[in-house]
Formats: sequence, structure tokens, C-alpha cells
Amino acid sequence: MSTSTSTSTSTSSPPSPQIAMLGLGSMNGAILAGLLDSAVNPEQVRATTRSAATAVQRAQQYGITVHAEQDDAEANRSAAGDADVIFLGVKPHGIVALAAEIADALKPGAVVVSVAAAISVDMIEAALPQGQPVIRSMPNTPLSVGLGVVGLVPGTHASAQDTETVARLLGASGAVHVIEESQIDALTGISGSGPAYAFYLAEQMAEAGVQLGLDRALAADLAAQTIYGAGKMLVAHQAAGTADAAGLRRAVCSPNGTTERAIHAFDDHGLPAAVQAAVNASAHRSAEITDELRSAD
Ligand SMILES: NC(=O)C1=CN([C@@H]2O[C@H](COP(=O)(O)OP(=O)(O)OC[C@H]3O[C@@H](n4cnc5c(N)ncnc54)[C@H](OP(=O)(O)O)[C@@H]3O)[C@@H](O)[C@H]2O)C=CC1
Ligand SMILES: O=C(O)[C@@H]1CCC=N1
Repeated sequence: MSTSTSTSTSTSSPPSPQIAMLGLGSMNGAILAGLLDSAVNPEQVRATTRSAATAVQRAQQYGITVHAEQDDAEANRSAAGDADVIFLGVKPHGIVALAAEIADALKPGAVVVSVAAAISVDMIEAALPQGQPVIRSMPNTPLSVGLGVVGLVPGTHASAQDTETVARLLGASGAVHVIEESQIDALTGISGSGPAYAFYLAEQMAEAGVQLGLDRALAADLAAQTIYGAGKMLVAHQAAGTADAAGLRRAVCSPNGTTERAIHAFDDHGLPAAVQAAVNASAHRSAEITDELRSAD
């Protein structure tokens, strides 16, 4: 599989691995929603949360079995021990401890996929049995609606087949890029954190509409549909090689028209620098958390 290219979905019959989702918050929940919308059956999935209240809520939401680690100290080990693919979906500072907790319960060859920012492959591998396949990922929440982006970094013991299995699972709900670990902080700055940038833009567009006298629901719908349509159009044109973002932007700007005035306002208020600073801030924070957690060991 080549570096930084979207995987195409293979035409051979999809695998039906048993899946464990350890932690079922925003990110693992989004992955699960995407999996359940594709070829994965609820019976294939066991999940855990920390608290019983979350477990009950998530079991109802997704129609799967969810156990709370707070109530059942064996919950993570039991779910992981049955699984072929295990998604570690807790906060970064909890990933290594979670990997250590499940280590001797894992089936040999089961693939451990971390979704955490900043936790390097070697940190996870060090907590697991020698030879256990690990894949570090950076997904994003639009996987929940089939429009996600995921970066995958295969670990030392992950085979091409392991990577293909995970790429196929996640590729049903988004674009998958197999990347080098040196690229993952930058990917985090663009696509991992990026949905929040789009949501923030939508918030501000809608707020401006309210300031101009629109009711909030109308302004919010106009902003959301515009970002959705523009994103879909951009993806289609980039895939076809017919236009890029700059070209599509220029096509909306009539000379001396409304959009040209708006883009000048963005430039006058420093939008290009602000966006680049934001992507850099996310990428650098990812690297910084890695350093913090390494030095805490
Ligand atoms: N949110 C995002 O957009 C993205 C997040 N990520 C990564 O995903 C990971 C999770 O983030 P996010 O989903 O936002 O966080 P959330 O707080 O939404 O979810 C964390 C989940 O982990 C559960 N949990 C905590 N400790 C344990 C434990 N010991 N055993 C089992 N479950 C446990 C929590 O249960 P409970 O609710 O009961 O406490 C909760 O379900 C992070 O590492 C983050 O870097 C990556 C890309 C994007
Ligand atoms: O904010 C975070 O740290 C996580 C990682 C990328 C998106 N959310």
C-alpha cells in the first residue's frame, strides 16, 4: 500500500472480524457509527466505557453490548480477548495503561488500533506482548456520517493484511491514507482537529447572519449547507482533477462583486495567517503531548 494515497475498497468479500471498542466517546463512537452503517453487524462489536451511565446510554444508542470498566474490572480484558481488531479510544494519557491492562488477554495476531493523538507506535508496542500488531491512527468524527478521513501508521509487527483489514473497516466510512509516523502530527492539524475548524466557521457565519437580522435556525442551516456543499464540490473536483480550492473560490468571485469584497475582508482580518497558525498549533500540541507523556514515564 503506497504512502499517502486513498485506499480503494477491494472487491473481494469483506472480512468479518470481531471488534472491541475500548472507550466509546466522541471518536470511537463516530468510528462505531460508521462501522454499523457499513458491513459490520452489532453482534460483531463489544464495547466498554469507564462509567455505567455512559455504558447504558451507548448500548441503547448503538444497539451493541457495552460494559463499564467501573463496574467490571475485567470489562476491557474480556472485550479485547474476544476481538480480532481492538480500537483503543480513551484519552491519550490513558492509552498505554489500557494497552498494558489488556496485554495478556489478547489473541495472538489481534490488531490493536489506537485512535489517540500523540501516542506513538513504540509507546503502545512497549505495553503489549512482543509481536502484537499495532496500528496508530488519526481519524476524525465525520466518519460517523461516512465522510471521514483517517491516517494509518502501521506498527513494527502489523502486516500488510492487518493494515488492509483496518483500512477496509474504516474505508467504508471515509478516506484512508497510510502514512509515515513523521506525518501524523501534521495530519492531526488538518484532518484530526479540522472538523472543529469547519464547525467554528459555521458558528461564525451563522452568528453574522443573526447580526444581519436572520433568525438563528435559518442562518445556521444556510451556513451548514454551504459548508457541506462546498466540501462535497471540492472533493469531487479534486478527485477528478478538474479544479482545486483556489480555482473554485475564484469562480465564486465576480469582479468587484460581493464575494471579492468578502475575501478581501478575510485577508484584511488575517484569515490565512490565522488558519495556518491554528493548523500549526494543533500539530505542535500533538508533538508536545508525546514529549510530555514520554518524560512522565
Ligand atoms: N474527539 C475527536 O474528534 C478525536 C479524538 N481523537 C482521540 O480519541 C481519543 C478519545 O477522545 P474522545 O472520544 O474525544 O474522548 P471522550 O472523552 O469523548 O471519550 C473517552 C471514552 O473513554 C472512556 N474511558 C475512559 N477510561 C476508560 C477505561 N479505563 N476503560 C474503558 N473506557 C474508558 C470514557 O468512558 P466514560 O464516558 O464512561 O468516562 C469515554 O467513553 C483520544 O485519545 C483523542 O486523542 C482522535 C481524533 C479525533
Ligand atoms: O483535540 C484533540 O486532542 C483530539 C485529537 C484530534 C481531535 N481531537
